[in-house]
Amino acid sequence: MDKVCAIFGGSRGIGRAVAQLLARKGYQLAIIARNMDVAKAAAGELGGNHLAFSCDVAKEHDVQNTFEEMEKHLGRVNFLVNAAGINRDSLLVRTKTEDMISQLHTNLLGSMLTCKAAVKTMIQQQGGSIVNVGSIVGLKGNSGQSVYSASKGGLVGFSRALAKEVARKKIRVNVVAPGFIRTDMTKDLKEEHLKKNIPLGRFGEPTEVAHAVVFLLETPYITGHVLVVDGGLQLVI
Ligand SMILES: NC(=O)c1ccc[n+]([C@@H]2O[C@H](COP(=O)([O-])OP(=O)(O)OC[C@H]3O[C@@H](n4cnc5c(N)ncnc54)[C@H](O)[C@@H]3O)[C@@H](O)[C@H]2O)c1
Repeated sequence: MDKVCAIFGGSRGIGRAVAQLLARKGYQLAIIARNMDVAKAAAGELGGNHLAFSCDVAKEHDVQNTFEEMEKHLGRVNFLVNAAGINRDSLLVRTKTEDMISQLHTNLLGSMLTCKAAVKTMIQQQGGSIVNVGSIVGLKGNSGQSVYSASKGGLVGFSRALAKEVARKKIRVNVVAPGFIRTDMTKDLKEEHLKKNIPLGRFGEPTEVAHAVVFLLETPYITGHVLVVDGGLQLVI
C-alpha cells in the first residue's frame, strides 16, 4: 500500500522536519499550512510529487475540504501528523478570552477534527497511524502557559482515548511531547538562560523531534504512548 501522509503545520519548524524525513523515506506527502503559497514553497522544497494544501485546522469546513482534496489528488491518507500549533504566553489573569479560544481551537479542537477525518478514511483502509505533537507542559504545566498547557494536556487525554477507540481497527494514535525546540515558536526566548535548566544543556533541533515522530508513526506495536523529547527537562521541572 502507498504511504500517504498528511502533515498539518508541515511548512515550518517541527512539521517541516518531519516532512523532510518522510520524503527521504519515500512517503507521498500532503504539506498543509494556512497559507497556500507557504505550503507550496515547502512542498516544492522537498522535490518529488508532494502536494500542498491550505487549511486552518480550527475550521471544520477547511479540514473536511482538505481531506476531500487530498483523497482526490493523492489517494487515501493512511498516516497523519498534527504539528500545527500556537502559543500565547501570559498569566491567566491577563489572558484574553479570544486568546484562550484560539489556542484551544488550534491545538486541541484542530487535532480532533483532523483525527476524526483521518480515522474515517483509515477505517476504510483497515489501518493507519497518527502522531499528535503535544508538549512537555501538557504533562508538567508551566506558569504563564496555563491555557497552552491545557490544550496540550487535553491532546494527551484525547489521543489516549482515541487510541483505545480505534485499536481494533488497526489504527494507532501516539503523542510526541517536546521540550524547548529551536523553531519560530521559541525564537524570542532567552536560550542562553533557559538552557542552564536543561540536563542535556541545549534546546533541541526540529529534526530530533522528527525522528521521534517517525519512530511512533512506523512502530507497529505502540499505541496510546506519549514520547517525551526534551533533553531531560522533565527530570528537573
Ligand atoms: N518549538 C517548541 O519548543 C515546541 C515545544 C513543544 C511543543 N511544540 C509544538 O510543536 C508543534 C510545532 O511547533 P513549532 O515549534 O514547529 O512551531 P512553528 O511556529 O514553527 O510551527 C507551527 C506551525 O503550525 C501552523 N499553524 C498554526 N496555526 C494553524 C492553524 N490554525 N491551522 C493550520 N496551521 C496552523 C503554523 O503555520 C506553523 O506551520 C506545535 O504544536 C507546538 O505547540 C513546540
